Amino acid sequence: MSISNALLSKLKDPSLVTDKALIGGDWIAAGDAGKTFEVTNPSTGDVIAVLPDMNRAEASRAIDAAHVAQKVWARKTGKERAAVLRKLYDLMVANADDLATILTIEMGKPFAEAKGEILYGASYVEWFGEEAKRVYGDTIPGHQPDKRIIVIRQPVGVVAAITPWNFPNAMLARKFAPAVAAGCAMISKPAAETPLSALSLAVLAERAGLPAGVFNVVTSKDSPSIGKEFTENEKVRKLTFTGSTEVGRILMRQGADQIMKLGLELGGNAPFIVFDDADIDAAVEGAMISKYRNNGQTCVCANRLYVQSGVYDAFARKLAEKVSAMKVGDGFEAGVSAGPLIDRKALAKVEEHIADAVSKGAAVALGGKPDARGGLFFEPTVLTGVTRDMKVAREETFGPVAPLFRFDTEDEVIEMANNTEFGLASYFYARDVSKIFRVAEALEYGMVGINTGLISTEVAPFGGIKQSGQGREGSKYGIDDYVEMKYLCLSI
Ligand SMILES: NC(=O)C1=CN([C@@H]2O[C@H](COP(=O)(O)OP(=O)(O)OC[C@H]3O[C@@H](n4cnc5c(N)ncnc54)[C@H](OP(=O)(O)O)[C@@H]3O)[C@@H](O)[C@H]2O)C=CC1
Ligand SMILES: O=C(O)CCCC(=O)O
Repeated sequence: MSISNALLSKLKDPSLVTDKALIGGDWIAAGDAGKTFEVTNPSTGDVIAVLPDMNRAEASRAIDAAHVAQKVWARKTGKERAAVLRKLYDLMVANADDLATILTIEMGKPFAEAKGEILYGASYVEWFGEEAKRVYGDTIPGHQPDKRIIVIRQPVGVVAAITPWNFPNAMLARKFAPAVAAGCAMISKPAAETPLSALSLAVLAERAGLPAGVFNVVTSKDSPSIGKEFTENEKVRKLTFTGSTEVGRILMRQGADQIMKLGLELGGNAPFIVFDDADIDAAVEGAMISKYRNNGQTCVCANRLYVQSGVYDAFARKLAEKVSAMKVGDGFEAGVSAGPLIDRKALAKVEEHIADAVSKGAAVALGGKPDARGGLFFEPTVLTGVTRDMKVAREETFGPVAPLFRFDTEDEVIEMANNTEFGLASYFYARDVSKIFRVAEALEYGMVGINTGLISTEVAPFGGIKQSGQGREGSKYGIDDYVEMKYLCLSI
């Protein structure tokens, strides 16, 4: 068994799931050393697949394949590249149920949410397919009478991608799509917890007509070795990574010797602020989405909820009421809104943050402990009376815990919200227009949701400042990360 029947039997098209890695158009069943690793369903602990555990030499071969393929791919017109991406988009939409099934079984999120992720990932493929035709240059008036200056934008070349387990389709799709649209080739290493979604994307890309070697997927449990090859191999011109700030820092150091171009989407510690003049019901709705999406395991999830004194008690009561209606369970069960956490370490971190807050005076308004069904399930939690000396104020919990801080003034809450090394997403609810502009401009974050808890879309630039990373994904700016600017100075 290398793909379980439990998974195969759920798929309309079982050939979408594979236990082979992809290098240079070859589907590879076994790594050089013959080593393998298991992928498990976090809801049940059952093994769902066994995959080749590849090493550094295999990553190097994938880079060689991408290097050869990229030269040819870059010579295609934007329109030709766009056609392949459009086909892939159509295939992703047509197979969304199967892709979502694969995602739910390896990652745990509820099926409806997984399907939302597939369509979200597909939207980047559609968007950047369209952008492939618009990688415009520029002309600049010459600085001397005989000079003509032209700016062209060319693909950076071979791009390496390392992606996390929390959005195993969308995080890869939004790196793959702009890279391929720009004329780059990609080698990717998905998280060992969730490699099947990446491989399914590769299956569909092949069906869409993407030439061999333009997209390669290396499966491995030894991410440090693969990361070293990705950052030290001189054929790799850019590394794009989504994951923790800690690993982002390691990759940045490793890439320093060859001045590697880096796209980094790292950790967040998102503040979610509710002012006295906010529409409280709307703020509760926004908090539900922002906090409990993907069971709190999203880098843009609200991590600290600041509520002004005048509405604190009402907000806490209404939020706890809504949260108490959430259904925890296996992502395939009807009506489930929170799946399991990804692993024991994640569950331990959630428990640690709650214990720390309670030991320093916070109260558990709801939840606060592992769910009765056991395993990796945890009760959606609301904490009140949270203060800045608690771990939840500084560290990303990455779990279903809403810690409610009380504040009195605008200046005070801005200071608390910005008092972190992170700067990815932030949210606030208010009605006063002047305050809306003041607060939006004062928040030191790459993204600000105003009277909304959901900011993610392919049409907007996703990314952070400070130690939350660099570069932007999505939007008209997203392609910039995958092209180099070259200026031609012509004497006539
Ligand atoms: N910004 C975001 O979207 C995410 C943030 N996080 C944050 O990070 C915390 C830890 O989660 P975790 O999954 O461990 O995140 P990591 O940063 O460890 O993992 C993200 C990706 O990096 C890979 N990786 C890990 N170590 C290295 C390395 N030395 N060199 C190259 N690649 C590496 C992982 O592979 P493998 O898993 O195979 O080791 C995975 O593909 C979370 O609790 C959360 O706070 C986590 C995930 C996403
Ligand atoms: O990096 C993450 O945690 C995923 C972000 C999902 C999104 O685009 O909203």
